Amino acid sequence: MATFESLGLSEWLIQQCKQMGISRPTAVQEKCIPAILDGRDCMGCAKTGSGKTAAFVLPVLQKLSEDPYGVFCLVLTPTRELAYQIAEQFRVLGKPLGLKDCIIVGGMDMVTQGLELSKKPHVVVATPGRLADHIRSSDTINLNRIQFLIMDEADRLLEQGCTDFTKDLEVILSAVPAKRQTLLFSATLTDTLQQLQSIAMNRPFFWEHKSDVQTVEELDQRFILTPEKVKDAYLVHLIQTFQDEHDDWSIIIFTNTCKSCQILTMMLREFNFPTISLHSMMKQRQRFANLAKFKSNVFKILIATDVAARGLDIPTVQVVINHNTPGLPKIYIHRVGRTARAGRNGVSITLVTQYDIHLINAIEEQNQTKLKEFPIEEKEVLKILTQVNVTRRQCEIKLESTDFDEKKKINKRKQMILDGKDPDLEEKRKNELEKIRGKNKKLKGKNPQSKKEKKKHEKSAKATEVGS
Ligand SMILES: Nc1ncnc2c1ncn2[C@@H]1O[C@H](COP(=O)(O)OP(=O)(O)OP(=O)(O)O)[C@@H](O)[C@H]1O
Repeated sequence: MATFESLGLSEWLIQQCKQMGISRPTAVQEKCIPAILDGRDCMGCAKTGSGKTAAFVLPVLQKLSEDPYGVFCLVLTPTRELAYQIAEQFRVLGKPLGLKDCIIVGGMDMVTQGLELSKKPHVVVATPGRLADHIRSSDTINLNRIQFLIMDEADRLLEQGCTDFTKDLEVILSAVPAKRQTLLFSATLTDTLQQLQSIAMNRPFFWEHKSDVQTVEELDQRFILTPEKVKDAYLVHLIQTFQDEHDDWSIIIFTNTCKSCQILTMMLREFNFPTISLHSMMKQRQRFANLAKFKSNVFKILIATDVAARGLDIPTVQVVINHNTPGLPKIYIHRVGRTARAGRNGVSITLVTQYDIHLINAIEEQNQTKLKEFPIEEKEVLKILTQVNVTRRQCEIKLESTDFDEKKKINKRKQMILDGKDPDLEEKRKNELEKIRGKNKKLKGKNPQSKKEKKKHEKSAKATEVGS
């Protein structure tokens, strides 16, 4: 069995690890640390909670201790909370070095960040959007001597999801030197492997935890089949059950939109559950404050959008509930990976409605695991159904009376301006498109034979022709 010593790490780093309760390397650390110390680019794909962060932090700190100068390492990560978490690992493990780090994320003061950057920190941890803004707007930022470029959750950074980082990444990649070590890590790298290889061009060392199942063994994966209208009653009943039976457990509930996150938080609070939320429409300071309150167990229930799905490491989380079935197996893997970390046990429960069967099938297929049904006393759920639905409706009305939707519109307009689009023009285009769609629908109504039906008709006509 490997030790940190046998991987080539210095004694001071081994001592730092010990202080953090890390005594033996995990598999991803065992394989990737020597390659990184050897100067190679590295791509590491290992399950959630398997210690990927230390797999890059430790060798970078070792190299930094040998030759410290200027901005040495740049870490990119998709979310602001994750940036703080990674910076903290660098700070704790790098304490004997007097490590200077700097966190560059959106939602925080840009001038202060600019000042910090000009002080040449050893490590910069950033989300791509804000770092690209700094590079575009200032010529004092000098990243042209960095030794390490690290992309944590690398596949997410390259995906063109709801937040598209590709333009910002172009700006950043043109500001860093071509001669560097590039390290890419995630629990789900394989979809984006080719794109990643074009970033880590220096004969990358690739290590993947070989396993058909992408989730960890310690995770008990469950589902509850529920009609859409009864879903919230199931949720309330589930939380009540966990609170009654395990009052020290922390729970993360994932939902698909900021609005749903807000409504569920209001609703669960009406039932006196200690609930707090995390989503992208909140002010950044509030996001950090809420996460801190959840981490320190002041609040036991966190309701979040997928902004919390990746990377967050909160050991006390015993349960993950998917209030909506994730649309992609990959998102499911990251969400449920917020529990059962570093060898601990955990439970995930996905609420599956009549509309989600195909999604859950896809998750089971990709992950080569059958989810088991979570036993629940339906009678108990039906007892609270009316009360839950009325409470939810009251919360919806309350939220409608605030400026939540208005804020959403304003945020959308702001984002369009940042993307170089004219919000009024975009609105006009959208309206015109909707008009055209409406007209098409009307036409379809007049001509009931759909394209699909037409094709089917043509096919069967051909078949009769051949047969005859
Ligand atoms: N060698 C080790 N032994 C025991 N615990 C470890 C070891 N290395 C890291 N850990 C701990 O394991 C936990 C999970 O590590 P980390 O957050 O790096 O996981 P990850 O692989 O990046 O997960 P994710 O894919 O969800 O981001 C952390 O609390 C970390 O301190």
